[in-house]
Amino acid sequence: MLRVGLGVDVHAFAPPEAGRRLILGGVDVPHERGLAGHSDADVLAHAVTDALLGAAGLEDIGHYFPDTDPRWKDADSIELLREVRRVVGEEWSVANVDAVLICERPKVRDYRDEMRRNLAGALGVEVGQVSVRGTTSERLGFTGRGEGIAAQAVCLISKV
Ligand SMILES: Nc1ccn([C@@H]2O[C@H](COP(=O)(O)O)[C@@H](O)[C@H]2O)c(=O)n1
Ligand SMILES: C[C@@]1(CO)OP(=O)(O)OP(=O)(O)OC[C@H]1O
Repeated sequence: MLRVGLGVDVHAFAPPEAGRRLILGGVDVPHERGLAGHSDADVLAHAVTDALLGAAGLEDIGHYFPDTDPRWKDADSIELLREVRRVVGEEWSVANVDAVLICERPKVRDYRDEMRRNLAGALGVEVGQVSVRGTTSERLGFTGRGEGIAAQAVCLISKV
């Protein structure tokens, strides 16, 4: 049996004085502002996590890691993805993940391969099974105005 899941996440940029780092797919991307969030605000890891949970027909990321729980304050979202992969169980294998980051800046192309490695490591799959790319929204909307970053991901799983 095959199942597909879709994950979508959005995080606003924090003001520069907040001193947040910009973490995308587990990569510390050099940028003047990081994203606001209870965790490390890794919008890409969150979208992939929800895509996997959706594919497995489980609850959403906020169910497993509530943003009211101090345990997840500044949490490493790649580790949360690793935990969700464990929850999904070995009866499912991950066929592939495809994910998109939507922002004008930073350009993510130089960091894509490291993001893919981090996501693949957490999922226990080969790097070739994970794709990541960036796109702008042609300066339209909140991403176009540089107010935040959006991410979307799909994940295909199959019953072992
Ligand atoms: N945050 C981003 C946005 C874009 N890219 C790269 O630029 C290409 C063109 O983007 P358009 O939105 O103008 O189509 C895109 O295909 C990416 O290679 C990026 O790396 N990071
Ligand atoms: C992982 C969590 C934990 O608080 O991260 P947040 O930074 O709150 O990010 P969000 O995508 O709003 O919700 C997911 C949360 O479960």
